[in-house]
Amino acid sequence: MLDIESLSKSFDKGKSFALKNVSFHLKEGDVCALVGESGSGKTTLVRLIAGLETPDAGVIRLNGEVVSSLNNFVPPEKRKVGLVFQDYALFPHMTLFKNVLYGISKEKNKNQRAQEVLNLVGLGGMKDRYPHQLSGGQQQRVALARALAPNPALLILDEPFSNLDAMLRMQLRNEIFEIVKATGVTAIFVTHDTQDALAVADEILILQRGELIQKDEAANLYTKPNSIYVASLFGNTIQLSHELQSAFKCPLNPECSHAIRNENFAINNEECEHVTHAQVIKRTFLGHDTQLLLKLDSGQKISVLTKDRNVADLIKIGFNSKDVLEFNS
Ligand SMILES: Nc1ncnc2c1ncn2[C@@H]1O[C@H](COP(=O)(O)OP(=O)(O)OP(=O)(O)O)[C@@H](O)[C@H]1O
Repeated sequence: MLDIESLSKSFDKGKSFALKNVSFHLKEGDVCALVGESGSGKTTLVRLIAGLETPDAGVIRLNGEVVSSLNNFVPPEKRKVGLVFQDYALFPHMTLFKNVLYGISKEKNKNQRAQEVLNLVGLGGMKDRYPHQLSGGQQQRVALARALAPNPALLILDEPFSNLDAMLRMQLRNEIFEIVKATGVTAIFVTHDTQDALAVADEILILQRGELIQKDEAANLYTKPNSIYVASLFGNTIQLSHELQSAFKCPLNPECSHAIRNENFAINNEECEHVTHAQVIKRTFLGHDTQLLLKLDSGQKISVLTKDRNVADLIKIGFNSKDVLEFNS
């Protein structure tokens, strides 16, 4: 459905690359999330796919047709790519109905289609309202309806939840995910929030400094991250330096680097394979968890999370070999 081949983009004539040699494939109906820290190239990649930028190298194919390459460029309005941005981008002086109608004004059944997509996002009864009469979450659903109205081949949602508070965000991401899945449209969610990514995507693509460093199913990214960077995106992770390996009497392959997830440390569990004594030097209550800053017998400090609020000052802390993550770099 979407094929990206060796795509590169520089904004400074090749001195640095916003996107470097990125290749991947999405099948019809795939819902993927594009994750990476600020400046990693997420927006550049989706703008290239939508035709809002031209690449310096590489090819983009949509349903088999080359839409961007050094020799071909299909303009954005001919690509059948629907866009939803974080700031909704609705026309303030138009009703919801007219906002949705705008992108399909040349279609035969435009009124019926506009009503249909507004119904789909649960706002059919509010079609005569203006954007300022809606909440942020409702405005984002109108933006989604408008993007879906022309039946796009690909839907791109760029940080669609970032203007919303935490409760609304969770509710809206579930609603939007269900709408996207119900329509069967192939979709890319851009987000820097890994919780959003895990909640909405079948597959997650991780960008770092313009390079695609891992593409995998959400569960695999969590259990088999290919770098410490990816591991730490999906939860608190402690790097097992050589000093920590000696503290826990757990010598590991010196050619590789290693880490362990916070939740895989166990407190006062005699059955752990690698254990050391530690002193709790600070407790931070985080609601669901308590964060403990520990000073190990060997002198190093590590911080772990526990659900137990009554941990003594002197504890044993340990982990099992099976939970150690190993990376080739
Ligand atoms: N129009 C532009 N002109 C110059 N540099 C740009 C332009 N657009 C992006 N860049 C640069 O390209 C790199 C990637 O930016 P991009 O916006 O794609 O990252 P991002 O992952 O979407 O970041 P954020 O999460 O902050 O939006 C950054 O170094 C950015 O400064």
